[in-house]
Amino acid sequence: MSCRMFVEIFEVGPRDGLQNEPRQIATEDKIALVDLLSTAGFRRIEVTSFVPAKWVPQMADAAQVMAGIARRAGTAYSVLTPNLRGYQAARDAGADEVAIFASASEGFSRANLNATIAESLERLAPVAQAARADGVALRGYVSVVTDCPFDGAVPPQAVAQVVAALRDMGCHEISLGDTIGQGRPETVDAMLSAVLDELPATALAGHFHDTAGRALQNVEASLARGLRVFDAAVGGLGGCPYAPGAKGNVATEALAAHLAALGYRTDLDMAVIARAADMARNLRSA
Ligand SMILES: CC(=O)SCCNC(=O)CCNC(=O)[C@H](O)C(C)(C)COP(=O)(O)OP(=O)(O)OC[C@H]1O[C@@H](n2cnc3c(N)ncnc32)[C@H](O)[C@@H]1OP(=O)(O)O
Ligand SMILES: CC(=O)CC(=O)O
Repeated sequence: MSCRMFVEIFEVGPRDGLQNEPRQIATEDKIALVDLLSTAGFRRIEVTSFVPAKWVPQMADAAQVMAGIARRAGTAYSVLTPNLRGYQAARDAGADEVAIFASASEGFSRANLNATIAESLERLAPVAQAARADGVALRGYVSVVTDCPFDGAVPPQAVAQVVAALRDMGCHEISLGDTIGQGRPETVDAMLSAVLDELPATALAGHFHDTAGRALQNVEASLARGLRVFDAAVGGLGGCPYAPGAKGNVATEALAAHLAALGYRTDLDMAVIARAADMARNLRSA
């Protein structure tokens, strides 16, 4: 066992990576991608989302994907849930972890969730309550933590307020999303400075899209603040249907290599990751 410090890469490719693909990807291809990723050694994989098909058509087969995957001991299978109906479907599908998501800006909240921030938090409260009652692990996301495609620069304090609300609902971890990939190490650092007043780094994750090519720099800024969990998507897949211009998540293979160069271990099988990245890219271009 290496004595290098461990950093978890939370694989979001099957959900965040694929959700924006215009061509409907076959359910069996999604299952094959998750099954391959399961052999790479991830502690957690975000498989799909239980959202209305009219909002995100690519995720319409969430229940079938969850039913079809071969679960591996040691990997938890996580899904995104926007409301109680989505949570109930996720629970019925046997999700190990559910993620609720809110926005730090009103403009993105309206576009992505059809609600104000306050309304969206009100809608998420019963989801959190149900997850706690059922003993299902609850993750939180805050989107647009530095820049919003509608409202511009996002004040760090606005992010901290939503983080505090999700913490109070019982999220064991909150992932901070640079949804449109416009964050810079300085803006990420300022945002983290405010957020860390509410939650320790051990309960935070970084979620950086690579639109402007700064995702790895933003990961480094977050490592310096103590974060040790980062979301990534094999092949750099991704984008958000409700964030104009948003590109893919930082690529899992690039992040793992970068972390290794910085002296961290991820315990992932890089040969499998390379195959999964190829598979993901082929799904996109097929
Ligand atoms: C940054 C990111 O990448 S975040 C992930 C990407 N973005 C998303 O997934 C979008 C998430 N947003 C949403 O899911 C939606 O905005 C919601 C559900 C939160 C709110 O949308 P609204 O249209 O206001 O919800 P509303 O409750 O009116 O339901 C709309 C329809 O969806 C159905 N519906 C609601 N929730 C769900 C669900 N979880 N699963 C399936 N269908 C659902 C309703 O029955 C209704 O159906 P109808 O039109 O046939 O009557
Ligand atoms: C929910 C997410 O996918 C996070 C983000 O990019 O805002």
